[in-house]
This record gives sequence, structure tokens and C-alpha cells, in this order.
Amino acid sequence: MAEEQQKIAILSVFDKTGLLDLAKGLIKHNVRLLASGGTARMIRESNFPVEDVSAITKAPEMLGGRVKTLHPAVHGGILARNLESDEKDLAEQGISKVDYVVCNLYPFRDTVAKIGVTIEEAVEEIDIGGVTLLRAAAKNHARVTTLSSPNQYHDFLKELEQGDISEKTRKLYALEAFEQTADYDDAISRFFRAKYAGDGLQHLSLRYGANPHQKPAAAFMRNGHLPFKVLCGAPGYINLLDVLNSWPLVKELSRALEYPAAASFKHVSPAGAAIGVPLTEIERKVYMVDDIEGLENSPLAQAYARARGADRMSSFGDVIALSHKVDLPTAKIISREVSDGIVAPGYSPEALEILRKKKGGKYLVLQMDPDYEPPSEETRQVYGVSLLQQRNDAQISPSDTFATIISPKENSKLPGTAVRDLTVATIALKYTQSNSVCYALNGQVIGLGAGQQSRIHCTRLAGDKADNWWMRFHERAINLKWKKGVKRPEKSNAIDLLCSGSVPKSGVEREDFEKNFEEVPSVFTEEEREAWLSKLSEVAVSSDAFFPFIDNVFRTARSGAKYIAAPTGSQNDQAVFSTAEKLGITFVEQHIRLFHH
Ligand SMILES: NC(=O)c1ncn([C@@H]2O[C@H](COP(=O)(O)O)[C@@H](O)[C@H]2O)c1NC=O
Repeated sequence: MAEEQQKIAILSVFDKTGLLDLAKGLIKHNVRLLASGGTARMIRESNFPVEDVSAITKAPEMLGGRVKTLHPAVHGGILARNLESDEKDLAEQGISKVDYVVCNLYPFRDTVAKIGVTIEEAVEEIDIGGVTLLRAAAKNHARVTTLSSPNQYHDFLKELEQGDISEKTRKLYALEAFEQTADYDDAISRFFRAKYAGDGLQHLSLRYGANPHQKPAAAFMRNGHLPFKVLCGAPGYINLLDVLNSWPLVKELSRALEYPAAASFKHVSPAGAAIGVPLTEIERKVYMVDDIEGLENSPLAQAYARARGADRMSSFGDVIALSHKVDLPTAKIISREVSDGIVAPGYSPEALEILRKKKGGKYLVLQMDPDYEPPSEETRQVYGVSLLQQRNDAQISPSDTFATIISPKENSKLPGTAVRDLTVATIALKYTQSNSVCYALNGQVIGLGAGQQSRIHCTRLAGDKADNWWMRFHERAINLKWKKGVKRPEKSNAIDLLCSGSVPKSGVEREDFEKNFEEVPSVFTEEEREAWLSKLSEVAVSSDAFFPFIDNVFRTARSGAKYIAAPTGSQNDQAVFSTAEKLGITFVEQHIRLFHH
């Protein structure tokens, strides 16, 4: 029987924690130690037998440490398999197999975290030989054990004590090494991305994250350019969350219904979303756009007027997404609203000139690449844990999504306007923080309840918003006699108080309300409200998941629901369907759950 070869370990560690104990343990098991300069020195100083790597490479370390272990004598020994052909190659070159590789890397992350670090300093901290050692050993884990962290030494020695390192352990150590080199490369590319592509093409530094104390913050692509260009202003983190949710919404909505589409986003949910269905004269008044020149010829402007008009209170300071090139009438509407930014595939020169003047030149204007397609998988980190999922690329299509009418049975086809409004509501929900329920009419959202833990609370919130929206069409709300100089946001606030029935009877808040008017409007009585709200009809309601109880159906009916689209699967499905039927509501099964977070 052939005598068992002495095992060989290559050691090359920046962090020398636990090195001597490890060396001692390896020597105890008759392992031959080969080490790079500093590593060998430390072991030798403790009087343990160790050879320099140059003993096998027959080449000195050079270039100030840039080349130490990079040599076929090292890597041939690590990468060789137990194959006849590999054995032959090794024998021809006089190379011995390496069994253990112990390596940890130059601290690149720590170095570049230092304030004022130069590119030259960072470059010198890029470990080449160490990464190569780790990758080579991990690649050949079928035979070689890779120790990439001092935390592994204790268990490794314990296992060695029992014989040799098991296949299972080698696999886990290899994985850890691969994770380390991937993380290391990530730190390097992140540093150079910021340095060499930090002009907004691939990497965009943000002022801060969700809050001012959350620094640093950035948006970047790992490969290729960001899908948008910043034409004006500097986006914040939440702005970008709004942009990256509102843009796909309008793109999808516009494609589905073949109309220009608009969305008005706040805190990563739509305040409104719409397609450019022509506005009536009353709608123009209610949406405060009756004086916009050229409005009737711009479906895009009408889409934004609707999106902004749905819930003016929520749209205050919005991020706007528009599916088509921004024209003059649309820019004119935007120019006088309080808004944070806009994303669109393009801008006419006159529109861009107007938008660039907004907010003292700080208005955020982004140009989106309309052909950009995101990858099919998306990952994010929450509390240090990486989460991965397939992107929600489910298609909401007016021709297919609402084809399953559950009740009434005899109803086999929905009117086109109902399909249109269900499409608007459902696509809006796809980009709304869950739970969510949306009411739509006339090609636009009229009430959206977002981010509620309870479904009935979404349904109520969205219903109350739809009621408010409709109360704004009451002639008293349309014909308010404003004092001169009352600004649009103040008007919106006063209208909201009046229409939501929240005007206080007396006190300073009442005085504050009254000071807006030449002629103070009387508040709506209970009867007036009921009479007017009873006129709201033909409303389409969509829910991002099933209705667990019939209370939701009751609530939608109070705000004029005629069509409901929702996934099914609740224990109460039958009760939900029959309640809808009793109330004269057509219930459509929408097969795709649309939670969004
Ligand atoms: N250039 C090389 O061939 C090379 N081989 C190993 N290293 C690194 O040198 C360090 C150990 O160096 P020393 O043993 O001299 O303290 C380790 O972090 C190891 O990852 C190298 N350094 C940089 O790439």
C-alpha cells in the first residue's frame, strides 16, 4: 500500500486572529505549512515549522506584495483533481497537491470607509491573490478545505481531531468562501461605481434615505445605466420609490387601455391614477383646470387633471408619472400645483422650460427610458436579510382579467366603461401598498384605501374618499365664493372640510375656514349629503385580495358600486357573492392576488 502523502496547507491571512492555534493544530496532524510573507513570519516567530510559499514557487514575493501566491505551483496544487490526467500534469511540473487553504482578505471595506480615502489607497487594498486562493480552493471543494475566517478554526480543528474534514463541511466552507469573494467584489464595484459612474448614469448619490439621518443613500444599477435621466433637481430616496412604482403603473395602464395615462403618487401609493378620458365642463371646474388652454386637445393633460383631481388633499406634493411625452397644457397644470417631481418618457421643449422653473429650479424632472424592462427577479434587504421574489409581472388585461362573472349568473358581459374602470382600479392596486381597495369611475380612481391592515378599513377609507370626491361635484362645492387671493391648496383644504362634513361648528378652526370666503357656504345637512351621495352610481371597485366578510360589499354599495372585481378564496365567498347580487352589484372574479409592499 502506498504511503500516505503528507498533507499541505497554504496559509495567507490578513487577519491573524487565531492563526497560531490553527498552525499548532495543523502541525499536530503532521500537515506541512506553507505561508505568505507576514503569515509565515508570525508562525515562525512562535517557533512552529513553516515554509515560505516561495519554497514551492521558487519565485520571491514581488511588486510590493502584489504578487505573492499567484503561481501555478500554488494554484496547480489547489485546483488539481484526483484524476489521472491531473496527477500526470502535477508530476511533470513537480507540483504537490494542496489540501487546506487558509486565507482572509485585505480589508477593502474598512479602507474605503475612511474619510478622504484616495483611489490609489483603495487600489492597493484590492486583494487579488487572496481572492484567487479562496476561489480556487472553493472551486475544488471536492478535495480541498477552504478556511476563509478565523471563526471557522475551532470547529475545523475539532473535526480534524476526529480524522479528516467531511464532504459536508468542505461544501459549507466553500459556500462561505464564495459568499466572501462575492461580497468583496461587491464592495470594490460599489466603490468604483460611485467614483467612475457617479454622474447619474449608473450611480446616483441621494441626499439621504427615507429620513434625513439615513446617510449614505444611493440609487445604482449593477449592470448598465439607470433607466432614467435627471433633467432637473435632485431626487430623494422616497421620490425614487414613487417614480419606480408610478412609472410602471402608467405604462401598464396606458398599454392596457390604449390611452395616455397619469398617476399622482404620495408615499409610494397612488393618490390618483387615470387615463385621458375627455373631461366634462363640470369636471374641469372641480379639478381646477377650466382655464387651461389647449386642455381639450391633450388627452395626457386630461389624464393628469383626473389623477390630480381624484384626491387633491393626498396629491399635495406629489410625484407625477405620465405615460407620454409631456406637452404644454400638462406642464401648465403642473406648474401651479404643489408637486415634488415628475417622470415621463419625454418633454416638449416648452413643457420642459416651464417645469424647470418650478420650485425655484429645484423641481425634480426625470426622463424615463420607455423601453426599459426590469429583470424578472427582484431582491431587497430588510433588517440585513435579503429577500428575493419574482417581480409581479402579472398582466391585467381588459379583455381577459374580468371575464369570469360570478353573479348575477345571467350577466354574461360587462359594459365597456365597467371593464375600463375595473382595469384602472386594478392596475392602480397593483402599485398600491397593501391592503388596498380602489373605487373608479370615468376612467379614473375616485377613492383609494391604501396600506390598511384591515380590509374593511381599506374599503371604508376608499369609500369615504369616493364620497368626498362626489360631494365636490355638488353645485354648492362648485360655486363657492372665494375671497380674492385664496391659494389653491387653501381652497382644496376648505373644500375638503366642507365635502367631508368636517367643518367645526365654532372656534378658531371655524374662523379659519370662514376666512376663505366672500360668502360662507352652509355646511351640508345629513339629508343633503344622503340625497347627493345616492346619485353616485356605476362605480367599479377592485380589491387586491378577497373580501373576507360581507361588510365590504355593503360599504361599496353605499358609494355607488355597480361592479366589484376581487380574488376569491374566502370562507365567506358565497355570502359575499349573494350580498353583491342582492345589492344589484355584478361580482367579477379577478384571479390574481395583488399584494404590493
Ligand atoms: N498578491 C498575492 O499573490 C497575494 N496572495 C495572498 N495575498 C493576501 O495577502 C494577505 C497575507 O499577506 P501576509 O501573509 O504577507 O500578511 C492575505 O490577506 C492574502 O489575501 C495576496 N495579496 C494581494 O493580492
